[in-house]
Amino acid sequence: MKVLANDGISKSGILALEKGGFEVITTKVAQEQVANYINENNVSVILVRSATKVRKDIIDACPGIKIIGRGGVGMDNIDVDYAKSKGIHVINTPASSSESVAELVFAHLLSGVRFLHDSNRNMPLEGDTKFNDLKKAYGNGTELRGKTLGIVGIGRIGQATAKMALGLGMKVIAADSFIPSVDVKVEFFDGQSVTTTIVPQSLESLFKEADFISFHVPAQNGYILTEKEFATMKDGVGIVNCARGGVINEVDLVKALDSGKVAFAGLDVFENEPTPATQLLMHPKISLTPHIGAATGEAQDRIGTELASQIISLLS
Ligand SMILES: O=C(O)[C@H](O)COP(=O)(O)O
Repeated sequence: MKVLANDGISKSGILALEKGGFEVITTKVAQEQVANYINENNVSVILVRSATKVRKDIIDACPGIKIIGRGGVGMDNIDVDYAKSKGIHVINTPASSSESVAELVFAHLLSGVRFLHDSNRNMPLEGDTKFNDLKKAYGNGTELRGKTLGIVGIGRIGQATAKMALGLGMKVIAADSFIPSVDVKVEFFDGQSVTTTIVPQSLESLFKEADFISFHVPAQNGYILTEKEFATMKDGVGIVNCARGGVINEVDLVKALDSGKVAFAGLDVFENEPTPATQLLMHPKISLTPHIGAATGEAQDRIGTELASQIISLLS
């Protein structure tokens, strides 16, 4: 049987699938050609990340598809319920990338509080002539230790983020509509561990109390963060979004950054992917990454092998 991994798959995933008797195709087929390609090549399994959309049109056009696999967490690019109604298995790998996303959150937070993103833009341009001016401009950093991190969505990725925050000596608060309480265990190399219970509170109180806010929620139908919510936050709050574009109203975010209400933002995801708004890309207070939360060798290895084992157990 043939597997089309249209947004790529790790070498370990390919090897595991081949060992299970599958042929893996890693050709990148253009979105509008996917259905034809699947039919012409008798593909049984289509694997995607966030780039390729598997909507009703492809599902209807490809009766030979047995599994749609998402290498990662968010299924917003797949018509999951419709596929299931047609008897197609829809799988993903919800646990594989939590640590990688959480680490990226801290890359943005640390960049934000010490201006790394802006310093990296300006040092190559002016670092030789204006070193001391730049030293002054970036010389009023903030420590994360002792500050309050508000985590919106305390599922797997939220918990991995909480663990790292606790390890850094931060206070962690959370808001979550579904999870009443979580025990977050921070384990150290010497075998010791500390468990902290986090009881989610209202979003409104989180916005008021947090020094930094990080989002870990699925794709939303409306914004969670607009002008109205920014107004309730502490002055100088830092915002990180490594979840989904559309969680934050980007126009309101830029206004809040320009007014100083928000000190910095770290964005991995955008309302318009793959063409984020220019005012975000050019903003000196925004640390930017191009949707790479899960893009580490370790996470992609786990994702590939997990997809392979699910496919083998479903189709063998
Ligand atoms: O939902 C996810 O798993 C992340 O957004 C990662 O997306 P990617 O696989 O396109 O990197």
